[in-house]
Amino acid sequence: MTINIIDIAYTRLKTPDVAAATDFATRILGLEPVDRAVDRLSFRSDSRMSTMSYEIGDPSETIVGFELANGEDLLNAAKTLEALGYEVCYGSHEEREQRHVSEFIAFRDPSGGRIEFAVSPQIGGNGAQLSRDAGITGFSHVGLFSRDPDRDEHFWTQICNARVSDRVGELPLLRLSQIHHSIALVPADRCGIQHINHQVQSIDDVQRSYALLSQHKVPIVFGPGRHPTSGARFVYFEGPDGMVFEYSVGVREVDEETYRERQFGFEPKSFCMWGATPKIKELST
Ligand SMILES: O=C(O)c1cccc(O)c1O
Ligand SMILES: [Fe+2]
Repeated sequence: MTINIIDIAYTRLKTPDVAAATDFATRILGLEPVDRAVDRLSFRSDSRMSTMSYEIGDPSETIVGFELANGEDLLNAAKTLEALGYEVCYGSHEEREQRHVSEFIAFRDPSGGRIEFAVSPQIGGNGAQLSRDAGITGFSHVGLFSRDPDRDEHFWTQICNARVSDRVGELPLLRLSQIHHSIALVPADRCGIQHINHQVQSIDDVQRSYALLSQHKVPIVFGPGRHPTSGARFVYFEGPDGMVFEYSVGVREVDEETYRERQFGFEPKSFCMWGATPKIKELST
């Protein structure tokens, strides 16, 4: 039975320096801190109570959480994964509280990255109270490192319900809804999160953040530019422990009935139609 993912829900990051990462997530990225603790902190970027978090640990151990519709779908997902030989564990009470979800299961994707499927991410009555005027409207997609994009694409599109929107060389952009993509599979010799995308309200927010990031000497690793694939205008920058963050605006929505996947060449103009060149190893051609 196909695993029906509704949406991407959260990322959980680890860092040796929670204080520095918190400073970045609030003063630079602009997220709202929630559940402040000494060695652990959650953040929100939209109506959901936790869309990102930092805790003390090894930065290579990232987690991406996806939302499933209900407990029955979660149980079926666990059965499907176990039948395929995946090791599945259920989240404890404490872990569920940290994520603000009612239930979740955890397993490793075929490349070895930790993935969670969760039910009922809690919604806060008000939207996120951003820590600065970043214009963020919400957490939107991740890039996942993939040791074998063909194999991993099979997992996300055949075992789960993702659909290919576009491919840049061997890099597929996968959608879970009408939004052009929620997952990008980035060929690399490792696993886990390659980048975290937040949508912003307008191109002014992208430019304003570009200026602020430059003033704070945050490394800009791509852009400002425009993706021909999703149509989004973007800027990418580097956060703590080398994690890449992206702000973008204007990601296209696709019509499920009529949309056909497209193949782009693996070259700079497939990543940016304005002529910017990525300073990101895995996107360099
Ligand atoms: O938005 C996109 O199309 C896109 C393409 C390549 C890589 C990305 O991170 C993207 O967000
Ligand atoms: Fe992206």
